[in-house]
Amino acid sequence: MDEEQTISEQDQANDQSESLLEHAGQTEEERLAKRVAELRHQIEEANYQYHVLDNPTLSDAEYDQLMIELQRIEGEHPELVTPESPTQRVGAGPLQDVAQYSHPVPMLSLANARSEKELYDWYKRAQNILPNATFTYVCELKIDGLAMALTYDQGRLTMGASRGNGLVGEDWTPNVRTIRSIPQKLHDAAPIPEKVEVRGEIYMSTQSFEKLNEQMAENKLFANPRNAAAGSLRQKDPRITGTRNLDFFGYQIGYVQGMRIQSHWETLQLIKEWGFPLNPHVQLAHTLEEVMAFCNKWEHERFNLPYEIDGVVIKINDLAHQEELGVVARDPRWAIAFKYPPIQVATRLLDIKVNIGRTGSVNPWAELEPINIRGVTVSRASLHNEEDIQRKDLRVGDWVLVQRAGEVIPQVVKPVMEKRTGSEEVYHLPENCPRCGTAIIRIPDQAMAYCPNLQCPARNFESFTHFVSKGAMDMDTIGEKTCEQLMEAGYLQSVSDFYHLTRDDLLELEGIKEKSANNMLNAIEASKQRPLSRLLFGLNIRYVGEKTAQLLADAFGDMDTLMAASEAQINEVPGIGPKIGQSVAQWFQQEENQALIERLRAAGLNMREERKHVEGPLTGQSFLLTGRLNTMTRTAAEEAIKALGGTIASGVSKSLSHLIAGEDAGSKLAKAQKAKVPVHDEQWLLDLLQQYQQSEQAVS
Ligand SMILES: NC(=O)c1ccc[n+]([C@@H]2O[C@H](COP(=O)([O-])OP(=O)(O)OC[C@H]3O[C@@H](n4cnc5c(N)ncnc54)[C@H](O)[C@@H]3O)[C@@H](O)[C@H]2O)c1
Ligand SMILES: [Zn+2]
Repeated sequence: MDEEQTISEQDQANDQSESLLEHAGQTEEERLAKRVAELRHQIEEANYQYHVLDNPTLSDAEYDQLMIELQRIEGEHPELVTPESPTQRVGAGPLQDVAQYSHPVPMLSLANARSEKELYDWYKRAQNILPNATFTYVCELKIDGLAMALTYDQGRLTMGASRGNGLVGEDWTPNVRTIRSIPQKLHDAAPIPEKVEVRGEIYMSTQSFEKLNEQMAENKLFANPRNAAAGSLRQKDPRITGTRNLDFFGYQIGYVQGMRIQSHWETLQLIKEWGFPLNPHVQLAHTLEEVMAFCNKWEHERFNLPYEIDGVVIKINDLAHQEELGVVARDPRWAIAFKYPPIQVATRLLDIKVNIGRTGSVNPWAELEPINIRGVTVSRASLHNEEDIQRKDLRVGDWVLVQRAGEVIPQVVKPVMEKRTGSEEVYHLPENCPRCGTAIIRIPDQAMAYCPNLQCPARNFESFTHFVSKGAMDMDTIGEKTCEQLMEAGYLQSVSDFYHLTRDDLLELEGIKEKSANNMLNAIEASKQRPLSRLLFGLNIRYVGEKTAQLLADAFGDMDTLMAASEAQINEVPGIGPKIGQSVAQWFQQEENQALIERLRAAGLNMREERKHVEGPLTGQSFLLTGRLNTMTRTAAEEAIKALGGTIASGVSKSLSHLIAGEDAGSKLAKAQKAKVPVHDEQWLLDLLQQYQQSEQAVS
């Protein structure tokens, strides 16, 4: 893996997760509301990276910690819960460009238990709701892959959809058809229903995962088999999916027409008889002790499995019980995931080194005595920043505990104090950039250190490869090697230099022929059309990840408006915290950066964002405002409607959903009355907006 890049990204994400809230003068409520907003932003960004881009920037343990904190605060302050909170929703929305599929029955997530006590608490809650019920349980391995809903009409596969945000997923039918263990036609060992949706997990075996990573480019490695499975399924070209050795286990029926099923156990037998692979290690349990024994057994035996599991799923067997227990937020009450702790192994911390990230961040990493953790040899680990090293009291020469929580990038947890001899050395970050020699700077209140030299070769290399990467300007034919060659040849000092490269410049580079030179020039040309959000993401502005770039582009619409915005205006954008706002405003204040934008503009780059349609409670409804409003401007009213998913019509037509008539409304009102369009007054609109905005206001 391109560890340098991944580590620097991880640091950024981590850096964002620091509490920004130690401002004096805030009330406790303000502080909490702010923290909640911040946690949601971080979790959503992580969800997007993980579920949409298949490229996690946090470790699962870090992610889970953010989620647990948010759940805890919301649990203690139910008034802060909103329907949009990630605690109420599954995963992330669907990938753009891919057909969406609305799930007839939502695809839920699972609540977690991390100890015997939490498992018992889950049982207690269910028993309290159904005091007279005697439960039996089905125990299943929790395969680490991605959930799929497969629809069969008259026994034939007609739809394969991913979970997405639980309500809307992505239609991957052609790709799903390439997976050999998924039947195109149901076997008739059991009666074939008119229509049925079978759910299960698409996964990649550990062996296929390792083979795949051997073939992948250094910077395109998959973090774990789950990401590899998701990334392999979600390919534009289904033939690529077909080469990836994906596999499937069925474990649920979403819905079925014309058939009665009594228990989950019966479901599993049906799934098997219809020809789906059923995981052989399912077990029926009659007591919680039996459930616990199953969990304990697999905590150790899981390493002998040919695929990765991250826990056990326990489901209450009787479907009538399931129905009565129902769903809370995004989790069914009748099921729970018992999650295993990450695996920790001790090894020696040989040295601490640093690399320079794309925004100049100085990222320390641990050089470890190579050790095998679950079949993967580990010799490096991320260390985030100097403060983190000191807080954990890690010293060079220490024995340390290293953990892999499903990711390839391991973490150093803590030193093994009992093994300390006294010869270990306390670590300090170097005073100067190891690559360009510039004095490293620290920004007060920030844990991170930076090489401030905008010409630092290490920093430049990272920033160039980032600029051309898929999520940014997407010049897919220009890779790391070409960036390196271009830098060496002196052609690349700034990202704007990409736009002045000529065919002759490229042909000078070793190994580049006419055809690849043309491909590169085409990719550079095509990149000029990318929307503002991608350009902002590509510019290497500290703390501006993909999601933040999107928020900025959506809020300001074009580069000039963003550049003219004050720090306070940037801070007002929902989802953007003060630290990000400050970083963005400062970036645009720097003359070098203003000059860069002008060079990019002169090269013909697009600097606008087409406003995308927002999904919300008013989606599908069109509004037209006429006359004078008393409590707000028309623009503000229109923005509020759009923010809730509604659209603003340009004139009266039969398809208009609502006309809002203010004072002295004229011809439009008459026209609307004639076309029998519903007409409302300002108060009606205010009530409507207020009804949907209330939950938002609780946090802002
Ligand atoms: N590292 C990150 O940045 C990041 C971001 C988002 C999520 N995550 C990880 O993902 C987890 C949350 O993801 P989630 O919402 O998919 O929940 P989950 O993965 O904990 O549980 C739900 C999923 O389990 C799967 N599953 C496997 N076997 C199953 C079985 N037998 N029966 C039913 N379901 C089965 C299904 O795909 C289902 O959707 C977090 O705990 C975190 O570890 C990490
Ligand atoms: Zn430097």
